[in-house]
Amino acid sequence: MPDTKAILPAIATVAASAMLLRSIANDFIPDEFRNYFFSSLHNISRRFSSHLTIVIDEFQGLSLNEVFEAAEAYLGTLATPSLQRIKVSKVNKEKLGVALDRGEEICDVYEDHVQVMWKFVCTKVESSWATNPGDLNASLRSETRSYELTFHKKHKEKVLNSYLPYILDRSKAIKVERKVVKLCTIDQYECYGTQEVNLNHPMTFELLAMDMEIKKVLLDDLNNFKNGKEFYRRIGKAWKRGYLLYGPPGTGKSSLIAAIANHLNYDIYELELADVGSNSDLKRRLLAMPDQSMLVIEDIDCTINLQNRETENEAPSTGKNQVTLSGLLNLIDGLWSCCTDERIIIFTTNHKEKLDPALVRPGRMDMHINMSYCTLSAFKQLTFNYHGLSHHQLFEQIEGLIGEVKVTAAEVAGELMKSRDAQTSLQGLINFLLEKKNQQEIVRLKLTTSVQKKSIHKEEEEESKG
Ligand SMILES: Nc1ncnc2c1ncn2[C@@H]1O[C@H](COP(=O)(O)OP(=O)(O)OP(=O)(O)O)[C@@H](O)[C@H]1O
Ligand SMILES: [Mg+2]
Repeated sequence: MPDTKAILPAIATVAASAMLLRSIANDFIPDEFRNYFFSSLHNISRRFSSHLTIVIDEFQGLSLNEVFEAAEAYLGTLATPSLQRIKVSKVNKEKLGVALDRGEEICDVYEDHVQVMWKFVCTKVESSWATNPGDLNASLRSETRSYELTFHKKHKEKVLNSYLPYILDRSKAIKVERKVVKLCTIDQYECYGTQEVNLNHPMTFELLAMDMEIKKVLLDDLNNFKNGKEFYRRIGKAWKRGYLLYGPPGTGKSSLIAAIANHLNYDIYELELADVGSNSDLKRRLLAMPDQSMLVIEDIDCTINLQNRETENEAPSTGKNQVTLSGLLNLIDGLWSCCTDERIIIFTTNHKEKLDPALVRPGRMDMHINMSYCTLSAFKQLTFNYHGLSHHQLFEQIEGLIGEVKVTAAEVAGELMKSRDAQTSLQGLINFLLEKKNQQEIVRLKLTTSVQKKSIHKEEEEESKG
C-alpha cells in the first residue's frame, strides 16, 4: 500500500501546477500524449482523494427527484456570506424563496463536525430527441441541473443515513410554511392542475364572528385532529373528521370553511354533487383527492336525490343525478377509511331539518355547528374587525337590539362597511336594526292574527257541529 500521507502533498503540488503544465503542453506536446498525461494525472488524484461527491440530479427518468427538491428548499435557508449570486422567487403572498444560482457553492456544517460543500451544477445539453433518445426530460430541456455534495469519506455513513434524511425533513417543514391553501374543483378526469386556484380568502378564526364558546370548542377539536395521528391509529379509526355546518344564509358557513382551511393549511376540494354522474364517478373523484385536504359539499339539502334515501331507487329513472346518499356515505365511511389520511369532510345546509336522518344521526358527522344569527360577542368581533373598536357610546343601544332582532353577521358586516367613520356606520346599523325589528314585529303580528283567526274558526266549527 502506498503511503498516502506522503503522496498527497506531492499530488497537490502537481495539481496546482496543472494549469501551467497544460498551457506548456498545449504548445509542445502532441494531442495523444497530452490527453493520456492529463487523464492519468486525474486518475491518480481521484484515487488518493479523501473526499466523496454525491450527485443529486433534478430528474429520475420522468419524475422529479425529491432529494433535489429538498436540497433546493433547504439550501435557500442557509445564509452564507460566501455566496456571490442567488436566485429569488415569490413562493407565496408574504414570502420570497431563495435558491443558489448556477455554479454557486455553499458550505454547511452538520452536528458541529460534519463539514459538507454543496455546488449547484448546470450543464448545457443538446436538446433534441436524437441526442437523448429514451430520456424525454433531457430531450426537452436545454440543460441538466444537479447538486453536488462533497464531504470527507469518513462521513459517508453520517451523510447518507442522517444528514440527507434531515434535509428531507427540513424541506417538508419549509413546504408547510410556504404552502398556499388552494381551492380545487374535483372534475371528472382528475385533472386538478387546471382546476385549482389559490385560496386568497383572508378569513381566520381571529376574524370570524361567532360564539366564543363554540369557536373555542371547534378550534380545540381541529387541533386535536391535526395532532391525532397516533391517537387515531391507536383506537383503530380512520384519520378523518366530519363537520356539519348549518344555519341561515349569511351567518358565516362559507367563511368558517375558509378559516378552517387557513388554520389547518389544507386545500379545499369543492364537490358539486349535481355534476357527478354516478356513484362510481364519485368514487373516482374522491379517490383522486390527496391527503391533508378538505372535502366540501355546500347546501347538501338542495342536492338532488340526497334528501331522502327512500327515493333512491327512483333516482336513476329521472336520468338527472344518480349519486345517492348511501353511495356518498358508503364511500366516505368505507373506502376513505382504509386508504386515506388526514381528511376533513364538511357539509353545509340552511335547513338541517330537511336532511336525511342518516346524515344527522349521532356519529355520522362528528360535530354539528350551528351558525346562527349574530350574537353579542359576534357583533363585538365584527366592530373590532371593521373599526378597531372595543367600546363605543352606541354599543349599549345596539347590544339591546341585537338581542331582540334576528340579524345575520353578513347583514351587520354590510352595515359596518358602509362608512369608514365608526359613528356613522354604527348609527346606520341602529337604523337598520330598528327597521328590521319593525318588520319582524309586523310578521309576528300577522302570524299571531292568522293563528288566532284559525283557532276562532275552529272553535266556531266545533260549536256549530256540537
Ligand atoms: N361569522 C362571520 N364572521 C365574519 N364575517 C361574516 C360572518 N358571517 C358572514 N360574514 C360576512 O358575510 C359574507 C357572507 O357570509 P358567508 O358566505 O360566509 O355566509 P354563509 O353562511 O355561507 O351563507 P350561505 O348559506 O348563503 O352560503 C362573508 O363574506 C363575510 O363578509
Ligand atoms: Mg355559503
